[in-house]
Amino acid sequence: MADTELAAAIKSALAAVEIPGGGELSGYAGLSDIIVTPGAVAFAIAVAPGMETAFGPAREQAAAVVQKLVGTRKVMVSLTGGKAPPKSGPTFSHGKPVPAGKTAVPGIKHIIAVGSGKGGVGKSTTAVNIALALQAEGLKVGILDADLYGPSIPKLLGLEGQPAIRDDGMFTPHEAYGLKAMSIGSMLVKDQAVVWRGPMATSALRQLLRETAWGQLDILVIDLPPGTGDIHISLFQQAEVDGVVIVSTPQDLALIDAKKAIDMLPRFGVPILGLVENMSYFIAPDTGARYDIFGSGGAERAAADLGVPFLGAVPLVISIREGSDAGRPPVAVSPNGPEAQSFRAIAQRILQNSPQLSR
Ligand SMILES: Nc1ncnc2c1ncn2[C@@H]1O[C@H](COP(=O)(O)OP(=O)(O)OP(=O)(O)O)[C@@H](O)[C@H]1O
Repeated sequence: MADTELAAAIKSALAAVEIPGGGELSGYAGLSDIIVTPGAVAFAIAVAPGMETAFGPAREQAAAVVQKLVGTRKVMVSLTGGKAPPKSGPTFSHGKPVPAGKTAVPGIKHIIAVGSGKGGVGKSTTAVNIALALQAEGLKVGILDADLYGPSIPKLLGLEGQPAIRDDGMFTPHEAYGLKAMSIGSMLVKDQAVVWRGPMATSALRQLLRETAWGQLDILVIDLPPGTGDIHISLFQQAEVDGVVIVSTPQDLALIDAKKAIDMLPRFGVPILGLVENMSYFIAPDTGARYDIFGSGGAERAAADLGVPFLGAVPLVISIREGSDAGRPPVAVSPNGPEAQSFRAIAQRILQNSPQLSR
């Protein structure tokens, strides 16, 4: 079933869920869009302040009804309660409440997460090069690959082998181009990602974050999986994330997905640092001429519409793909080259907009 058909089927099924005060959920004005990703289905129910407890049973019933329709996809139903603090927090797809309370990760001053609405938009490439560009600004930086379903940081940084484990049980992170790096890929046996759902995924994230000897870092960049899922909820609930960078390609569809990824952040009190448009335009390798192959300015307009900062555009250049595939990211191997410049400008804009990240 196509995602749009599935979303429509879910909406119809929600007609069976009664809500407090009479009526049913599918016709309720506070029901958000239904977000369908390859691995998850998420929606929110906005309720008047103080009504969260009354809506609890409706939320549970909605989650159960939807779970029957969507098989193994994770179902996330959130109640958003106006300005009053929600009394019942988000739950993981397996139904357990997310433990409350964010705690600092020892040695790490700031965390920036990099996400995207959908896969394949260049999120990991952007995360690695932004991390290197932040380092070029004089900061101590690490990178954590939390993209369970497509861990690509090892390839992008040319990492080999498993991280060492110290006597006290802490991982010793890899080091590449001055970055401390850990990847959830190191903890997966090939093709095993599919069984790493729900609690296993979130406990792997917790371990990688808190049981790695990062040393002293100014900024840890976390490469999130595409879309929205348990890893996102787990991270946003357990750690103080300074902000999220969303990567999108200029095509409308990717931007719609990016908007959905952005929409989830306020629910977790996580700020959005801004939008990056990747594969924005094509630079011909022979003439250097620029072609706006998807039309130009889509992400910048989307950022303006959403009221979030536009952080910059990265061209579609063969050398970015070749360098990335060979474990030679442009910002590390030719920091003054034209490919690196776009990532460095983005990092500089992030620091200008959020000067606390440099402290
Ligand atoms: N600006 C660019 N120019 C050329 N190729 C690019 C660019 N950005 C990314 N790529 C290439 O596109 C492919 C996907 O990039 P990447 O793995 O970073 O995407 P992703 O969004 O993290 O994907 P996934 O969802 O699979 O993790 C890679 O082969 C990468 O080298």
